[in-house]
Amino acid sequence: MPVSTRSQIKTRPDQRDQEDSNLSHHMRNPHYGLKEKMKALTLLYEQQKRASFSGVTVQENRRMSGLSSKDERNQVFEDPKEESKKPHVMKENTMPNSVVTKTYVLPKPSVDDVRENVVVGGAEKIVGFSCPRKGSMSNTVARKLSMGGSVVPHSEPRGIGGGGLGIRNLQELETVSEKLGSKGSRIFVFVRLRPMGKKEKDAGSRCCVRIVNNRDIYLTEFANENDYLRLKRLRGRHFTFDASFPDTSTQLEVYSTSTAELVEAILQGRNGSVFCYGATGAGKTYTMLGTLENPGVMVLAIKDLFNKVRQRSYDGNHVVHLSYLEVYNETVRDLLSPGRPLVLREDKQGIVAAGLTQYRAYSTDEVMTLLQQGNHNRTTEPTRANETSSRSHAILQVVVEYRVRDAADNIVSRVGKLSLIDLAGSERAIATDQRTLRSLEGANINRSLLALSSCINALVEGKKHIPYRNSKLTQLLKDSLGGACNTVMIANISPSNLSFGETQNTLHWADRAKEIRTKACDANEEILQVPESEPDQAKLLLELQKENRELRVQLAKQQQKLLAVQAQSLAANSSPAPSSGSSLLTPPVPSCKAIEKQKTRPSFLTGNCFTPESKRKKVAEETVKDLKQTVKALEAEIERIKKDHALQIKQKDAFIRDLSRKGVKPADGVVVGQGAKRTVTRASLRPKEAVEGELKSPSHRFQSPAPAAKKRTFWDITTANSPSVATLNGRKTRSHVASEASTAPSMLLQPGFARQRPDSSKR
Ligand SMILES: Nc1ncnc2c1ncn2[C@@H]1O[C@H](COP(=O)(O)OP(=O)(O)OP(=O)(O)O)[C@@H](O)[C@H]1O
Repeated sequence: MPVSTRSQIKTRPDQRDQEDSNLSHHMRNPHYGLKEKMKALTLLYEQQKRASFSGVTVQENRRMSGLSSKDERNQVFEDPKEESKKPHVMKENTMPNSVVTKTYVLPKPSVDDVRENVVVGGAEKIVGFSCPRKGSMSNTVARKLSMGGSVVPHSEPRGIGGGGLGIRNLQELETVSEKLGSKGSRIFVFVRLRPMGKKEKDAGSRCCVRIVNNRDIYLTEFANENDYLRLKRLRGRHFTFDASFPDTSTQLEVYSTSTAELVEAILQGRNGSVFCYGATGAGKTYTMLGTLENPGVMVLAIKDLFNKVRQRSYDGNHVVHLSYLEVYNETVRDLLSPGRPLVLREDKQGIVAAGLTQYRAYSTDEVMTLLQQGNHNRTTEPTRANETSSRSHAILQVVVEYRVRDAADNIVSRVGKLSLIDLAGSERAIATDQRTLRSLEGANINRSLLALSSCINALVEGKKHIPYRNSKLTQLLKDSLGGACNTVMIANISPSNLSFGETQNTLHWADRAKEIRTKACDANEEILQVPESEPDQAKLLLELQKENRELRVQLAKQQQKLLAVQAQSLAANSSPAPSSGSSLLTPPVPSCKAIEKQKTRPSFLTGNCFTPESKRKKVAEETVKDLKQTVKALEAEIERIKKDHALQIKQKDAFIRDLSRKGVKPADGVVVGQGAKRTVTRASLRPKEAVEGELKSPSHRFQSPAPAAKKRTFWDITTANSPSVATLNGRKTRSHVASEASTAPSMLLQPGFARQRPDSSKR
């Protein structure tokens, strides 16, 4: 990534005059500075002595961090005892091997000076913890503190009305909240330097960052003394931000300077975002979450929010909702109820994660529990650079809704949304790990951060198309970067020269982010008018009654439909199973009567909204099973009948052959043997009704032939006046028609006679 950015700063003329006079004074008296220094040191020594007895009051500390007494009540401060234990020594960011390395002891400043957050010493202006008066830093000091790099005079801070959110004086602080969101704004950028880590110290690393005025940052590159080529190219770099926090700054100072105003704005219905950006191990998670002893911005913001809500809303008109998600390997996951990845959708409110759990929170403790639970679910892994490296971007979102009736009895609704974002660290693969999963995570982290930098570039350059869609992270940050939102970026950096590249990169992007202009952040306020006049109320009442009636009619219709469905399912369920012989011949079709009966009978399902699908399925399965059984039984019956018939035919054939051999004359109408001219088929011997009946219905078809015709005996066949023959003669059968010509009834009008086919073919 290109590295540039040296802020273009001009020295003000009045400043220049003052510096010139200082310079001339110094030139006249060479011991002037030394004497003044001695004086100041003596004074400071006494001050320190006094301070060590009395301790520094919490009030002073708070005032120094720019909080009003009103805010103090709302804030959750660290233990005052702990505060008082801290030495009243301002150690400026020490720089081994740098031109100047100093430790200043702060004199007890006058109240006015504390209010201005500037401590003015004698010859040298000794800068207190907080930001200095605008343009108060002299060039002399700047020159002395510069680290061999080019002399960069103090710059006029950019931002709303020429100032950022960095605390300069209380008056400014008071107006910041008014400024927030009034017109189009910009992203406010803060930088936090973390203390040197043990590992870094052990590795012999040197501090390459110096913070001046709590706003200017000087970055030095170190090189081997023998590396002449490199030494030539070494340059100091300078950046200016809204505020810069040295390694000694507390969590509370960071919170009150960067985020407290945003929390206030949320309660007024404005949106706000705070995100930490930086290399891996630079202190992002520490700043956002912190530890149990030193809670970070997220925790302090929630505590502060609930305190403020409690103070303002005695009637419980504030509703706080909370959600917590992470973007891990380009998937969005709910940290409060982990499950399947969430899908991002864009709607009227902006980008939302569909299905994200929104918890209604009633107290700080509850939120803390949720936050702990969420962090437990967050993906962290040890890497070479950081023992507990966050492998995902985490976003905590707090929505505060306020509803109240105003003087005119209208309902006023205000909704503010605060997003607190802990980004995963930008990293080099070698800095973390080269194992597959870690490097894949690293690649995804870098991809999303690259997408973020592309968006920053596009926004700064005022391009029409901003590539938010390049990653899930930028989609989620769309509102924060380019929407109507008060946005704060906290860039975290390491002091170690071993991380020089990462630090330079972070500062470069932080510097660029300062130039992003956000849309005007107006309060999300809605006023719902309630009709006051009586006629209006009467009209409303009538409308509601009408609507009520219509709904009742709809309900009745739905209930009727429901009853019908229930009755059908019950009828299907209770149809009898075909087990007996009679049922074998009757298919299990539910009768209409049964259905009617079911309808009138009170159903056990009444009151339920639906008949279970599984039940209907079960009934249908049972019916199919019964039918299959019926079919099987019928097939068996058919087989049996076939066998009977075949046996009878065999017997009769044998009998006829016997008779013909013995020379017995057959019955009338049928000529046996040589004289036989006509053939009568077996089918033609069946009575006509029986044949028709066979086709009438399946039940007839499968009826046993036994009851239809009495089983014939030998005598039935042989005797001409046998009842069966008579019956046959009395009817007009096909065989009968065929035998009309013959005078005598044939004995061959018997089933099975078709077997004589070979003879008949001779006709
Ligand atoms: N201001 C600070 N004061 C004291 N310790 C700090 C500070 N900032 C960071 N640390 C310590 O430095 C270590 C790394 O910090 P942290 O885990 O916050 O880094 P990170 O930027 O979140 O890294 P990653 O991106 O890998 O998650 C931690 O042990 C943390 O306690």
